[in-house]
Amino acid sequence: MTTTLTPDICVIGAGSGGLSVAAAAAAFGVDVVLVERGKMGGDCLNYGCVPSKALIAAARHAQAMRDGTPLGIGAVEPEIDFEAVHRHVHEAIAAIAPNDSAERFNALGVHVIRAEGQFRDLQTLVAGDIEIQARYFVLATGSSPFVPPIPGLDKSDYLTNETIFDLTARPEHLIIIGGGAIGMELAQAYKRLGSMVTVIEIATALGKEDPELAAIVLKQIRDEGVVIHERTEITRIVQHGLGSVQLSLKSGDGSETIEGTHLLVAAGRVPNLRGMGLDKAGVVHGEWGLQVDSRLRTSNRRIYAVGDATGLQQYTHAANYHAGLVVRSILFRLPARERRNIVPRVTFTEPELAHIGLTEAEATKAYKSIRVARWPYAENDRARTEHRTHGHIKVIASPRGRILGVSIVGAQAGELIGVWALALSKNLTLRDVASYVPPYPTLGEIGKRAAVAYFTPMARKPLVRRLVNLLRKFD
Ligand SMILES: Cc1cc2nc3c(=O)[nH]c(=O)nc-3n(C[C@H](O)[C@H](O)[C@H](O)COP(=O)(O)OP(=O)(O)OC[C@H]3O[C@@H](n4cnc5c(N)ncnc54)[C@H](O)[C@@H]3O)c2cc1C
Ligand SMILES: NC(=O)c1ccc[n+]([C@@H]2O[C@H](COP(=O)([O-])OP(=O)(O)OC[C@H]3O[C@@H](n4cnc5c(N)ncnc54)[C@H](O)[C@@H]3O)[C@@H](O)[C@H]2O)c1
Repeated sequence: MTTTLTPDICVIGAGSGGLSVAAAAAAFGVDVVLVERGKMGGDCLNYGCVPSKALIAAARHAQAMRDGTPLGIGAVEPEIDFEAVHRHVHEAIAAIAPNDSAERFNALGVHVIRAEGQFRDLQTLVAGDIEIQARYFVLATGSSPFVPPIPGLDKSDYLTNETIFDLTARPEHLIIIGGGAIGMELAQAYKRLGSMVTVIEIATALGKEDPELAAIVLKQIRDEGVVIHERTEITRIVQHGLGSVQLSLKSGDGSETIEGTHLLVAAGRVPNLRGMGLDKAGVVHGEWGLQVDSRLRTSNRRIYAVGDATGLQQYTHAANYHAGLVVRSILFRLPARERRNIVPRVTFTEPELAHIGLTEAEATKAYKSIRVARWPYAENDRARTEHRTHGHIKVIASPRGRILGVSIVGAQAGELIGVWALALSKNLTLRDVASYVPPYPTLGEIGKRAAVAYFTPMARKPLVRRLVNLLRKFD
């Protein structure tokens, strides 16, 4: 027998974006249904941020044992118990899982339905034997790994982010297709945990980042022993039984064949939109995302979209930000405008690479005149005390000090970008950053120093000097 529900809001997908919408709406007493076909918590908790950052933490610890010498601690080669590392990764997931569980959400007042959702018409979603006719729907269905059409790949035993964290034994030689965020984070982590790692990138590794800063990360990862082939096409893949895979490569340098034990596909993401009946719901979409307006409404004004499904910025904090905008729009009818320049991104390699706003290349295209200020970690006292002097901050600003973009490569870059995210979201200027007081000695001082460096040339201007000279006379 079919049951029909008529909530105010029906959210499809219980990942970062969907959970945020459901929790916020329920907190305001709104009737919410949440439909999830897989694991509660979505990609971030189960196959993304959480397992990758737990693995990276183990790998960082292993590397610290090899790298203690400059601090007076003898270097040792760590003994890596891969099964225990696997346990640590899954314990991290298990520790966070209760926050995202159906029990918790039911207790918050959200009606959780564990089934796949599919639109039947403009206002009805079917999930198992339940029909949902909501006033508003929110598509929060996330994304899946993009599997490139490489001959032989479909016949090989490849891993993706959905399966790699299940390995209980160390891969002997891991070959990674794609040198983006997933590829480079995991390449460094597996190398540090004792695997041989080769990355094959068809274009440029970390190609979305400022090349000046990306080069610093790539050099470090290469120095640690990861082999990275850039501008290289994979022409064929052949699986030779279990644990042996062969890739034929073609690049400007010619052709070669490489062999590994495991293959990871990390070649980008495709939004989960297929099979959802979006045409029946009047939602205009393509393979790479949905058409949404600035308040994240699709072409059906009763259906919103958040997170990876939009094909916009694919980060957990972006999904949470989208959720806030949608709740504001649906519950309070307040104007909401998605602003991409206030969403930071961080690649959690070592050194970390963090960015917000425009890169130098993007700013040069968009503005007539820009100025760039840099400050190196090597000039920071805390970095010196810890031998973490590798890297710098780069601030892109307008001639009047409007902040257009910031990139940081170095220790704790992901933490340091926070203050810039606040500055951009509140339209603060470099003058504001130059005048705040960071505690000493902290890595955070590099941000203020970069802002001060931006104004330093002004102190040398004859007009400014003449003014200072004039004011001295009034003492
Ligand atoms: C390896 C890796 C590392 C990452 N690291 C980071 C990081 O460090 N920081 C960061 O910010 N981001 C990171 N990300 C990205 C982050 O995981 C995603 O941006 C985030 O999970 C997107 O949230 P979402 O709610 O849009 O989708 P998801 O979290 O994927 O949730 C979507 C949910 O919808 C469900 N669903 C799909 N279709 C249907 C349907 N028809 N019916 C019912 N349910 C459905 C799915 O089962 C899923 O649970 C990482 C991603 C990966 C793969
Ligand atoms: N720290 C983080 O916040 C974090 C970490 C991991 C993932 N993510 C999110 O997940 C998304 C997906 O990550 P990703 O690394 O899969 O995607 P990506 O888009 O960052 O990188 C994919 C790379 O694969 C390359 N590629 C595509 N086809 C290829 C082929 N046939 N052969 C070789 N290389 C090929 C692309 O040129 C690109 O460099 C990221 O863009 C990001 O939004 C975020």
